[in-house]
This record gives sequence, C-alpha cells and structure tokens, in this order.
Amino acid sequence: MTQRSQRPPAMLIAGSSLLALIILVAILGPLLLGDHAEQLTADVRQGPAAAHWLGTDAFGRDILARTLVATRLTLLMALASTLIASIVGIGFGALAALGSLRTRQLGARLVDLLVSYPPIIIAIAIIAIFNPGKVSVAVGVGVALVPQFARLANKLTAVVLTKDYISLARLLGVPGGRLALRHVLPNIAAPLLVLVSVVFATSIIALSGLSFIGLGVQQPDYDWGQLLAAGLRDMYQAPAAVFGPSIAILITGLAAGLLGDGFDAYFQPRSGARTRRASSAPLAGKTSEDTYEEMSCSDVVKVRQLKIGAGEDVDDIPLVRGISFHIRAGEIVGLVGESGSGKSLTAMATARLASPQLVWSAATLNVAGASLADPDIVPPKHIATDLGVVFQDPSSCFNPAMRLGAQLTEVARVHRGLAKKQAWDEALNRLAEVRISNPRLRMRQYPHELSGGMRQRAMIAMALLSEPKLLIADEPTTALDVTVQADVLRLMKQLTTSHDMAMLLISHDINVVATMCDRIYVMYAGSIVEEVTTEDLRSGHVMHPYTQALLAAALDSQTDVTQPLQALHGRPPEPADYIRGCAFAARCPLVHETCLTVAPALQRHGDGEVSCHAMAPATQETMSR
Ligand SMILES: Nc1ncnc2c1ncn2[C@@H]1O[C@H](COP(=O)(O)OP(=O)(O)OP(=O)(O)O)[C@@H](O)[C@H]1O
Repeated sequence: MTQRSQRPPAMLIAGSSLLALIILVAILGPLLLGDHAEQLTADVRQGPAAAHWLGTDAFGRDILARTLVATRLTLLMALASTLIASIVGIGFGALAALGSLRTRQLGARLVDLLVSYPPIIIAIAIIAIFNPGKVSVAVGVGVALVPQFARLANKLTAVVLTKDYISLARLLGVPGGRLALRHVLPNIAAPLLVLVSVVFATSIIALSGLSFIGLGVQQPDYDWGQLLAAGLRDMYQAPAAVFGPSIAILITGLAAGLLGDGFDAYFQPRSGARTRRASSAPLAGKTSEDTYEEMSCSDVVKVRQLKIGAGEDVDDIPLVRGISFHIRAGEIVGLVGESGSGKSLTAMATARLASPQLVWSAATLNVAGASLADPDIVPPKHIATDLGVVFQDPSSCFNPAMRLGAQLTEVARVHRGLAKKQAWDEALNRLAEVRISNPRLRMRQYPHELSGGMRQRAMIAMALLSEPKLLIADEPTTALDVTVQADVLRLMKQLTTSHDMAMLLISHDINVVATMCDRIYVMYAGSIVEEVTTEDLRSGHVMHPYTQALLAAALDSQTDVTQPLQALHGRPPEPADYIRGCAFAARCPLVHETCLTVAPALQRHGDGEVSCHAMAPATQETMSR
C-alpha cells in the first residue's frame, strides 16, 4: 500500500530525466550515427582525438559512435529481461499467495528454492540450451531474475491478504481476478516498482557481463558488453576504448538506481486501507443458492455448537469451543470478554470470514435465512448484501490506493446494481447520514487524508450502503480517541433503529455493551459463560464470577473514584492449556474440586443462561455445607 507525498522527490526527477536522456540516445543513436559507427578506417586502435573523442577500435571504427548506437540494443534487451522477470515473477508470486493453503505452501517452497540458485547460473544454463544470441541472453537473464519478483510479490500479497479490506472484498463477492487486479496489485505496486528499477540495472550488468564473456550478443550485432570485451583486448594500445561502454553502463545503472530510490521516497507505506465485503474463505465446491432456506423464527443469526480450531481438527487446538447464540431481527447483541477469548473469531466465522488457516464446524450456522454450516458450501450472494462488517481499525479497512468515492460507489453498484450516478448520490447520502463533514470533498479524497473518526464513520457508511440486515461491529471504537468514541457509538445505535438492522457488537468494555445492547453474551477462553439481559447487567444481577469480576473492574459514572477498582488478577489460559474442567477455575473465588475436572454446562437462569458449578443447586448445597 502506498501513499504519495505531495511532490516527486529530487531523486525521482533526476533519475527519470537521466533515463529519458538515455532513451533519447537509444532512439536517435542508430538513426544519426548508425553508418558512422560501421565505417572502417585506416586509423586503427587510436587514442582520443578531435575526430574520434574516445578513439577507434581494431577496425578503425569510432568507439563513441558505437557506444551510442549500442544503447538501443542494450536497453531493449534489459527491458525485455525486466519485463519477463516482472510479469512472470509477480504473476507467479501473487497467484501462489492467492491460492489454497496447499498451493501457498508449495508456491512459497518453490520460490525459496529458486531464489537459492545464483541467477547467473540459471541464465547460462538457458543460453546453453538455446545457443548464445541476443534473444537467448535476454530471455536467460529475464528467467534468472524471476525468483526475485516472485518472492517479493508472494510475501507482499500474503500481507495484503490479511487486511480487512480484502476480507470485505471477499464478502462482497469480488471475483478472484478483480480482487487481484484492483485490491492486491495496487497495494503491492510501490515496492515492486522499486524492484523493477533495481532489476533493470542488474539486468544491464548481467547482459553486458554475458556479452563480455561471449555468451551474449553475437557479431554483427553489438551491445555495451561486447564493446567492453573488444576494448579490453585492445586496452594496452587504446585504453580509452573501455571508457565508452563502461561509462554508459555506469550512467544507466545510476539512472535506474535514482529512479528506484525516488520511487521508494515517493511511495510511503500508507496507513489507511479500505473496506468491502467478502465471501467466505475456502469456498470451493458446491454451489450455494440451493442452500437458501427460510427460517421460521425472527432470528437473523442462529448458531449452534460453533467450534474453531487452529490444529488439524477443531478440537486439536480449540480456540472457540462449541458456542451457541442467536440474534433476532433489529436486536443489538453484545459479545464481551477479555482479549483472546474468541470474540472476533466467532464474529468472523459467523460471516464465513474465518481465516483459511483455521478449521471450523457448526451444528447450525444460519445467517439471514441461509444455512452455512457446511464449510464446503459457497455462501449465497445475498449474504454479501445482508451482512455488513465494521472493523476495529478503520485504517485497515479501506484500500489505500483508491479514493473514498470509488470504494463507496463500488459497494452500491455491486450490491444493489445501481448506475454510477445513482451509486455516487447514494454514497454521498450515506456519508451525510453518518455526519461526515463536506461529503463531496471526502469522496474525492484518499483514506489517509481522513481522520481516524472520519474513516470509522466512512466505514459505517460503506456498511450501510448494502442495506444489511445484520451489522457486525468488531470493537468499532477501540482505535478512536475517547472524545469521538461515544459519538460514534451513539450514531451506530441510531442507525440500527433507522435502518431496522440487527447488530453484533464486540467489545472488551462491559460498559460499552451495557449502554448499547439489548442482550449480552460473555465469553471466556473460547466459551460463552453467561448470557444476560442489559437490565440485569446494569443492575448487577449477573451470576458468573467472571461477569461479576468484569463489572467490578469496570469504571463508570457511579464508580467511587476514591476507592481502588477491583482488578481481576491473573490471565486467561492459552488455548493449549485449557483444562477439562472450567477454564476460569484458576482465577475463580468460588472454585471447587468439581470445577477442575468437569466442564460446567450452560443452564437457564432468569432471562439468561450461565455456566458455573457454583450456580447449580446441587453444587450450591455442597459448597454451603
Ligand atoms: N489465524 C489464527 N491462527 C491461530 N490462532 C488464532 C488465529 N486468530 C486468532 N487466534 C487465536 O484465537 C484466540 C481468540 O482470538 P480472537 O481474535 O477471537 O480474540 P478476541 O476475543 O477477539 O480478542 P481481541 O479483543 O484481542 O481481538 C486467541 O488466542 C488468538 O491468539
């Protein structure tokens, strides 16, 4: 991802000016000096003189003229090598990263293997197969430099694919080719452009070196490498003969280097990124529309026994351990818990956006009327419209290489099939609705030109454009300044009412969910330990010792700030350390023998549910004795 500084740096101007001059020489040299360079004279092996500034060669030909004429062939070969290396390398590296887990692993290994071979050996092997000549040397050097592009493109693509705007693009149903061209390529272009200039300079040196040792350009053609070889043979009689081609190689290398450094300075890593929706991750195989099923109840989401694991099997390294929840139409449901409890994974799996590195299963996964519990089923297209996602970090959710207007209108066009003008007006209306100042100006700006609060509002506007039935908001205000947090939360609550949508709000802040939600699920170590209504939460009627501890540790307007807060000591266990019993046992003030060996089941409690042995009547009796 790239961010342009206001002005092209001096290096970029110097590099491109120098290269333009060299290209001019390459165009005009053979036209104006072609005959002169071939002219045989009796003045053989002469030093520099007024008639021949760099002297003459063994046939009395003017070395300066030959150097200038050779510019065209040398540049054309370097250009061909660079094009072969970049097109094949970027294509291979990016496609390998975009493929399935197995393709990615294989691709990465192959790239590592190729990089370990010295390029010059690969080039010589190819030339040996096709015989020395200008075509074989250009192809040989090009192929030899493919791994450099492949490795960089592979690594950059892998990084870009972790960005939220890619997840959202997938949810949007953007096809693979378009995803690669519009969302991946522009965001990996800057470092690749720098590499292009480096490889261009490298290929000139490699091509000249191969011509120098007789494996490159053959008579009667000549390039700088061949002129250098001829000059070296006559060096003792006419030492100036090597100056021409050497200086030409040096100046061209310098121009490419300046251009590369200039690009590097011009394109800074950009902090922003942009949103769109995504179809779920692994999605191959069966088609999806047939999986559509009407749900008889008012639930927008119904999940039963959702398990997510990081091993071969969902139970190997369990991250989410068989949780069940539901969200009714128009309802705001909170998912609260400490960092690492599995909130984001739950939300992403619900949207079928779980990372392809993870395995998951669910007895039921009904979202907006579609049954998505089979990981091999491609979610139907309407899921992309019915689900909106607002991520924690607004800067990672916009494509930094596209203006806000282009990104917003794309959502309206893809989701709702609106014409360009209509989509533009719709996007403007949404920006105004989320109270972004001067929406017309913002539409023309890049994401990095907006403040964090504005970007978050823009992301909400983008999510609204598809008119979703459910908005998943993953810590939507955590990255914002406290002064705008409350404002954004208030706005989101208003929007759920005005757009008649449900919301799954993820937060580690129990005060936030208590203010925003109708119902709250409390998560701990990959399990839901309590479901509680807002009224009960606000009045402190919570049953699980963990929920009680979260409430006690929270600061709100009623907190007596003269008294220390009751911190919850210790840390949640790592997934690999989950015990058979209750995961909270090590931190629980009510811990009992049973807690260490038997996992507590969820049981109804008032309007909610709780999973704690201390709440079970039998255990309560035991404990009170
Ligand atoms: N792709 C992954 N591979 C392996 N483990 C993962 C992956 N993604 C998340 N995890 C692990 O899963 C657990 C739950 O992560 P998750 O992001 O859902 O937590 P969270 O409750 O949302 O926390 P936070 O508020 O910090 O985001 C953590 O232990 C995390 O390290």
